[in-house]
Amino acid sequence: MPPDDDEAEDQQQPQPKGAHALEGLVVGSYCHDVLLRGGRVVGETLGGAAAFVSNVLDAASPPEAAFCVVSKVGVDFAYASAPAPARRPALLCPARPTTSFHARFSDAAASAHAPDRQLRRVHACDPIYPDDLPDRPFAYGLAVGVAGEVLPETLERMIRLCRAVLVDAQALIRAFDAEDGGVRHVALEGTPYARLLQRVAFLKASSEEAPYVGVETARRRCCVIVTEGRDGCRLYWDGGEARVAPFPAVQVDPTGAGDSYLAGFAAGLLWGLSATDAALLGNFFGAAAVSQVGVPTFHPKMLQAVKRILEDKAIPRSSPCINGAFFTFQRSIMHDELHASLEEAARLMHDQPPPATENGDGIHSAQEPTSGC
Ligand SMILES: Nc1ncnc2c1ncn2[C@@H]1O[C@H](COP(=O)(O)OP(=O)(O)OP(=O)(O)O)[C@@H](O)[C@H]1O
Ligand SMILES: O[C@H]1[C@H](O)[C@@H](O)[C@H](O)[C@@H](O)[C@H]1O
Repeated sequence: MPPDDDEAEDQQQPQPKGAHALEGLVVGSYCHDVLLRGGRVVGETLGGAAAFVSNVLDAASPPEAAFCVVSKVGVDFAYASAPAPARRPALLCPARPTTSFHARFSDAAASAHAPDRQLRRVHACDPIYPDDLPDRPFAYGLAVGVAGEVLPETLERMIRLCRAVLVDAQALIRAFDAEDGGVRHVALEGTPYARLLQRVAFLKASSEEAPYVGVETARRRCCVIVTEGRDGCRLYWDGGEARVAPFPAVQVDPTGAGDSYLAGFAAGLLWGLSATDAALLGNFFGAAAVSQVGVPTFHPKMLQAVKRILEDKAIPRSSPCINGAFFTFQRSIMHDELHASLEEAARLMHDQPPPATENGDGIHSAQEPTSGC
């Protein structure tokens, strides 16, 4: 879609030369997630944004859009032998354990915006340093740390390497209790990341994180997306905002909804959708994530249907949405139709049992991960 001079919502992005047309750089670690309910372990799953994001980018990106993951794990990493989404190798840190979280769920029914779990970081692998990133340009970057591993200088390097950077606020505003690893949030404005916001394209926060991001200030620097659980999401940019409707889901595990949302959203941009239309794809994959424990498996028929819809609805990908200078934020005239078609596709998820995989159903035997991207 050509940039429209009259639209205040369009925004300039840095443009390193020579980036592969649609190659992405995902920065954030894999982790081990232990799910607890009533003091009992009810699941041990592959986690970390690297896993959830890879899963959705693999599933939903246009065929020509490659991506590379920079993630760190210890020798104890339990999923190295698993198929996608852990098949992208991580950098091995022999001296550190793999990052791990305990997620404690309450039995009480949570409201759409209430915290649905208490998170504790049990182990933390090494941070990801600027030198860990490949020294080449990328069309887009996703800064998706879960345990403080994306350092300010690493985000700055991503901004230099990538034409457009999308950031998950959880990578920037999490603080960890020195004694028990309990996760709390700090105000973004007081962090070294704040000065980088104006060079970021999209910042995604959950409704729990939004007060710490300061939406009204942040939206003047970049487009802010607030995800609202089963209520879908809202986009705020300088001069406009939009609400994007959710997709129905029976939630069994909320873990990874935000990661899956962000990857779906990025895939939507790659297909040439406006930000508000791309948010539909975010909501779609967020809903899919909460419907399964751990990293979700997508039914091939559902994915085929989604790709067909995107091929049909997306504008030609030579458009400068993610790989050029401008983003278009407004919903398109086919927004409601796109929602209806995706809702139809979502039903195929339940058409027949999804194929068996090793994902998300327990910790697998440890194998040594290899080098990075
Ligand atoms: N129960 C649900 N029903 C339908 N869609 C959901 C549900 N929960 C989440 N989603 C989708 O996933 C998106 C992200 O969810 P949410 O706002 O809970 O993120 P989050 O708190 O960052 O998730 P997490 O930290 O667990 O990864 C929502 O915007 C919505 O599109
Ligand atoms: O695996 C999950 C997931 O990546 C979530 O997005 C993050 O909030 C959790 O910390 C992590 O344990």
